[in-house]
Amino acid sequence: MTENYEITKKTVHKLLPRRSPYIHKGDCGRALILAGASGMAGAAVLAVRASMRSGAGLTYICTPKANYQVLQTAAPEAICVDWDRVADKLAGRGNDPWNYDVIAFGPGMGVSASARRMLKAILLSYDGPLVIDADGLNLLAREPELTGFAQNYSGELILTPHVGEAKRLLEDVNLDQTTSREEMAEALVRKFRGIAILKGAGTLVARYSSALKTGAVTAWRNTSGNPGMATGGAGDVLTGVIAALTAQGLSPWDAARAGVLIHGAAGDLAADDKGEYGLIASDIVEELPYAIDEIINMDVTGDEDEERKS
Ligand SMILES: NC(=O)C1=CN([C@@H]2O[C@H](COP(=O)(O)OP(=O)(O)OC[C@H]3O[C@@H](n4cnc5c(N)ncnc54)[C@H](OP(=O)(O)O)[C@@H]3O)[C@@H](O)[C@H]2O)[C@@H](O)CC1
Ligand SMILES: Nc1ncnc2c1ncn2[C@@H]1O[C@H](COP(=O)(O)OP(=O)(O)O)[C@@H](O)[C@H]1O
Repeated sequence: MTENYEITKKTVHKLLPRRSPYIHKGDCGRALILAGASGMAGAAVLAVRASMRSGAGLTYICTPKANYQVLQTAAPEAICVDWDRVADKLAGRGNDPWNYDVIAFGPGMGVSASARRMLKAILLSYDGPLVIDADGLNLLAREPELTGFAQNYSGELILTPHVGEAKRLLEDVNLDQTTSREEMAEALVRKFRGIAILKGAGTLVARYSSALKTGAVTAWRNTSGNPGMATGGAGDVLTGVIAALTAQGLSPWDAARAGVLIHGAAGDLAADDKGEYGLIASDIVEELPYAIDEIINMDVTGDEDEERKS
């Protein structure tokens, strides 16, 4: 049975940490994003810029060398790392001094043999919070071996499918036209045993209610966002937001709920400015700082606690 709650700005106001005056970039976390196969450098740019605009202290991007020039022009604050270095780090070799607080895999990665090898190495060797989006989800859907590794992942898994990706991930589960989004989110949690973010209008964030990962599933419905966000790359932005919040010390569950609300709130600010037709994913990135600022500084004195929906 699924319990339902709503994610509001007030929920997120309570979750976001306030910064100490003495904080430094190392305290704000290191997010590693793997994104952007050939022709998809844009997906990497969007995820990386979203991570930086959501407060990650350092954002690293692992992407083909052919993308470096684009990345270092569009996101000069990000650090490009090559896969060999990351692989050595995961294997406990090499001289990479950075400890990544979170890894996000997938935007524009493609489903090539090398993308598959990378995801396999991460699932088998990393044990921190792992966000899997886009082509990472497509790889899980088409490779039973990777699904098995994901089901047994030793860290916390955050999957971020839209309905199309969710259907691919749940091909072995009986879905039909009457299957609700709640049922789909619940099926994802039961299959992968992690956090499932089922995107779309009223994004659902779901996980098992108890740490034992049995019994009831809890689902929280996002209250922000608008149809203007139905535009290519908007999901890549969400991946960067969630990675940044996790890197900054929110638990994956809190980062998932806060991330979808902030992402939608930034989309709402972008729609206020540009309308829903001409809104593009980069506009959402640009509004992230304002959305976060508004939520941190909102006045919640005297508000009733209205999170529980049913
Ligand atoms: N600038 C860049 O580099 C960008 C790179 N990007 C990257 O490209 C990669 C592949 O992205 P993609 O859009 O080709 O694949 P995907 O989203 O699976 O759609 C395929 C089919 O799935 C369906 N479908 C989609 N959404 C659905 C929904 N909500 N609900 C239900 N069904 C839905 C729909 O099928 P239809 O309904 O049309 O039959 C659609 O035709 C990915 O890695 C991404 O990160 C993009 O982010 C753009 C910017
Ligand atoms: N009608 C809508 N209302 C609210 N949010 C939406 C709507 N359509 C799309 N979104 C949001 O925009 C994002 C789209 O992500 P996704 O489908 O993965 O796009 P892409 O793969 O192009 O990056 C998701 O976060 C989704 O929740």
